[in-house]
Amino acid sequence: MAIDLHFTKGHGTGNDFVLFADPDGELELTPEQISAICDRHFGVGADGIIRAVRSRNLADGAAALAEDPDAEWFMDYWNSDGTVSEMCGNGIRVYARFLIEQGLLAFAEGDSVAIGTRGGVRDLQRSGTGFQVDLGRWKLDGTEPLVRARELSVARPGLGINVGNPHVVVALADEDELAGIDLTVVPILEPEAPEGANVEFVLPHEPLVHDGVGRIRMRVHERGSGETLSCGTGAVAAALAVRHWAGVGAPNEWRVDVPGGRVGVRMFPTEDGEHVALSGPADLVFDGVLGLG
Ligand SMILES: N[C@@H](CCC[C@H](N)C(=O)O)C(=O)O
Repeated sequence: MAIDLHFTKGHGTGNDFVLFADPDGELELTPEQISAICDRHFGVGADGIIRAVRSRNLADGAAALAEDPDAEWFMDYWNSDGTVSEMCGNGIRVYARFLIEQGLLAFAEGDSVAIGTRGGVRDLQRSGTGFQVDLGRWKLDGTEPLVRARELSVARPGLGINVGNPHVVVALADEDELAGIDLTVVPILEPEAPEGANVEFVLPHEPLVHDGVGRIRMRVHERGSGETLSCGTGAVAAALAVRHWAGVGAPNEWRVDVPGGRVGVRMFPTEDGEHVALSGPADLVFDGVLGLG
């Protein structure tokens, strides 16, 4: 049966998504439809797709509601190759903006809103013109794979970090390396990450810390999407890795510059251990209708 898919295109620092509302969970796209919609030549073009579905109407939503009964909405996130991910840091801010615009979520200044994801329930707050999301507890995943990327002279040690989804962070030596790596080709990890990984290549600003804020630049190759202009969870992993390498006295506030703009990262203590939060813009660009055969 042919259907019309009413969608909105949005982005967070250039990490772009096709979003659509399916509150009752009636429209599950196939991986083939997802990659066709995300195709930049033959489709709308996007790094991923986000379906807005009520947690109670999705199998994966049960765990979210068990964790927090207030998590009415679930972010059903798909990479552009049709694979799912547990979490998307830029996507969840754009998702909040989309729910508000659609009249599906009331979100007053000062409110905290719980959103279900496959990586757990995440709390959002408004922050300036954008949003801040608490990504919860993070962890070093215990891996330090060697990373090879095209145009990077030698393999470099990476640091595995999980912030709901898996990342490997690699430190670069200089501007030429940052500009020169070819991320049209998937970086090779040795040993391979069993679930795959998003790989961030980072370079500190000079000086690293200014006015108590750590400052880094980053490019990323995303699992399931290729090189993107930004990755929110990747920025968080990169800031955590650089703080880890910098050692005692390194700051808990970070500014991460990505090809598509700038996001903020903040680490803070809570009763259940250290949490990490991401802040940044969320923009909706246009609406459209797609005929799905
Ligand atoms: N761009 C996202 C991350 C999207 C998911 C990622 N590609 C994965 O497979 O884990 C972000 O902003 O965090």
